[in-house]
Amino acid sequence: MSQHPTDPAPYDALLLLSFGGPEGPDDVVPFLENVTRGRGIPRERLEEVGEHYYLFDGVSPINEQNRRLLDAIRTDLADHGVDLPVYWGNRNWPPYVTDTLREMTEAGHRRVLTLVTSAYSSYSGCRQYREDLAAARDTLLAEGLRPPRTDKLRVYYDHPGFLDTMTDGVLAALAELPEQVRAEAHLAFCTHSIPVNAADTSGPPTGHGAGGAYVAQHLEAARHIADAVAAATGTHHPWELVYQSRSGPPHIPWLEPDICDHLRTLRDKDTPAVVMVPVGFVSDHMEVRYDLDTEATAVAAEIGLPAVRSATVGTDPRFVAAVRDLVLERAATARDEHPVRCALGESGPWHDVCPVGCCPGRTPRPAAAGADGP
Ligand SMILES: CC1=C(CCC(=O)O)c2cc3nc(cc4[nH]c(cc5[nH]c(cc1n2)c(C)c5CCC(=O)O)c(CCC(=O)O)c4C)C(CCC(=O)O)=C3C
Ligand SMILES: [Fe+2]
Repeated sequence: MSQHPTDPAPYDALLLLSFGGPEGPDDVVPFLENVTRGRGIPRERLEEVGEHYYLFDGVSPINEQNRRLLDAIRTDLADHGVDLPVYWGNRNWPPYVTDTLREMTEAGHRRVLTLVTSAYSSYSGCRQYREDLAAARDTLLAEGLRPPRTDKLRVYYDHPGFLDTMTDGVLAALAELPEQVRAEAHLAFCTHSIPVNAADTSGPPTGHGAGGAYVAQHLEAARHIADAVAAATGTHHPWELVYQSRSGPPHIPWLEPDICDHLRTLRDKDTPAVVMVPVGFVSDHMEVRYDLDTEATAVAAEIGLPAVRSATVGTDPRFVAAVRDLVLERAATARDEHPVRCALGESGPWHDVCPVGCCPGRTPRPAAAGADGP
């Protein structure tokens, strides 16, 4: 897919930066404490989420997914003659990003490109990772080390390697539905709910407004996939963007409708079947395996609505090739070469460097890889 030269310079390493998850029952409480420190999550919500993890013996699927992605990216880069070591670090569980960045510093890396496991603009999916990078750099500086510069790849929800892979997943899911309900099946595009205020301020300050970049990007991805499905099947399936995994205190509004309420609404409208499309996520981690495959699937069964869940991109070779394309594109841009920047949908490729005020958090904190940070 990549038209770019295979030279990753000026970058000398790639960092896969993710959320992290527990590896066993004893890890669950400390993991949840890491995630929610200072974030005002009610105790009942934490106990409930803990139970989701215990259903899976305390093991989140996310770390294994990231190990596989790491392997797949390494193999793909090597197979295409791209000489770039790949590292992995997390926000909330080992390998912690600070330890990984220390290892990268000690290995002599000076300019690192970062791939985060979120495809969209939001505080949780973009700026918070940039804050993690800044905090890691500050820790290393305080240790007397000289950490590398850390840049971040642009949000990639509109890259063809992401959207085409999602589209094929929806086509495969539709094929799993009984033939008599397939043509009228509804597509429920699912993503993580976030506070309405965080959505409204997501993306660059100039684009803030109802739903912000977060909702706009998801709608664009969903519309593109729905259109591509229609082009492939000749059937225009009705669709909607819905939300899941709501957290936080009940008096603070979060994006709605929730997928479980949405399923009931579909049932009331005599919709014959639904495909849940996890467009907001890049792998089958807990929000997909529990919130969709367990909870929402149980609701669908209870109300007698045939439901299937389509695939996430995971380690699909087209997604892994998209990562290579994004890396080589960004390297070429850093060399002032004006490369082709692949993007489907209406907004075109997003910024490489987050502008000042992009996806603000509740408390201002230093963030790397933006116009306002190292
Ligand atoms: C936008 C978004 C993504 C998608 C982008 C991305 O992928 O980064 C995401 C991903 C994830 N969220 C995850 C887990 C959790 N998220 C929580 C809490 C929260 N998420 C939020 C947002 C997001 N979260 C928000 C606004 C909160 C409220 C607290 C706060 O403002 O920070 C909590 C606390 C308990 C709860 O309240 O649910 C947990 C345990 C896991 C790991 C899954 C696994 O273990 O496999 C993953 C990939
Ligand atoms: Fe989350």
